[in-house]
Amino acid sequence: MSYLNIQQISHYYFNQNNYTNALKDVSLSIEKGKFTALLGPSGCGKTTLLSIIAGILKPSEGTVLLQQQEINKKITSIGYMLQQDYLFPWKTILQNTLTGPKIQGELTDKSIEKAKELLEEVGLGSVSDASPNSLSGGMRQRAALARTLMTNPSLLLLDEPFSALDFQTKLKLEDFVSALLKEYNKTSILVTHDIGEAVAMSDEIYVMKANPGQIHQHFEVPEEVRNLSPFEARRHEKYHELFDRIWEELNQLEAKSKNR
Ligand SMILES: Nc1ncnc2c1ncn2[C@@H]1O[C@H](COP(=O)(O)OP(=O)(O)OP(=O)(O)O)[C@@H](O)[C@H]1O
Repeated sequence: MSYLNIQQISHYYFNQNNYTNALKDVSLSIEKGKFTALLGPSGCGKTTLLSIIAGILKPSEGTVLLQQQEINKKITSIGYMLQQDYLFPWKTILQNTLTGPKIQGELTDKSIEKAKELLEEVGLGSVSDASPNSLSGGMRQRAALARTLMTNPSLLLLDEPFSALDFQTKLKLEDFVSALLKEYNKTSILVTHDIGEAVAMSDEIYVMKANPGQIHQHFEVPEEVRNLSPFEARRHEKYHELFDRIWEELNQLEAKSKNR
């Protein structure tokens, strides 16, 4: 059995007399330490699937097993990195990083030491007493990552964490996050619309299609690309080959949905 098993997930939203089949028979397995991207057009159910994996939303059908245990709201070993950093503006960067231990009543000298170490690691050691409002978007996202890693999550869910950043900051942060998650051997799922980001950062990619949301295709990223940093990967010939194949798939999906 894999580290994360998503088994036959279907989900329906009911609104008054309407219903939407947001996901239909979605099954996939993810191995420990892998970086997996979910890529697809708007409305294909990426966020719904991520919410189900997080245990925030109960699926209409199917199960999600993390380390062979069914996911539920009480599982605290899932970390998030979102488009918005949700840092508390009235707290310092160090205090923000300590949010998890504080909520869990575990604010000790040891946890403070660990938070300081993590802030050093994400390059924010010198601004640990600063307010989030005085930092750039990229720095704020690094602080959000330190806060997430502080809880030592078994699984990291990344919901378009780079999409609000300017292009240069986004490329730098992709490299940074990728190296850090490899170092910590984290299992991560990235939701994105960006083919380049998915190919450059991931070990494998699931392309989804909409109406209803389903897994359309699975791609393994070639080893030559996986062994490079995301920035370097973008220069590799095999990166461009895979980018073009996925681009074609998404265009065909779009054409089919328009002809319906
Ligand atoms: N709370 C809700 N109530 C009713 N329908 C919903 C709800 N949330 C999502 N949907 C519908 O379910 C489908 C999947 O939505 P979802 O947000 O999961 O897709 P997505 O791939 O994440 O889209 P995007 O890339 O635009 O964020 C869409 O048709 C959407 O309109």
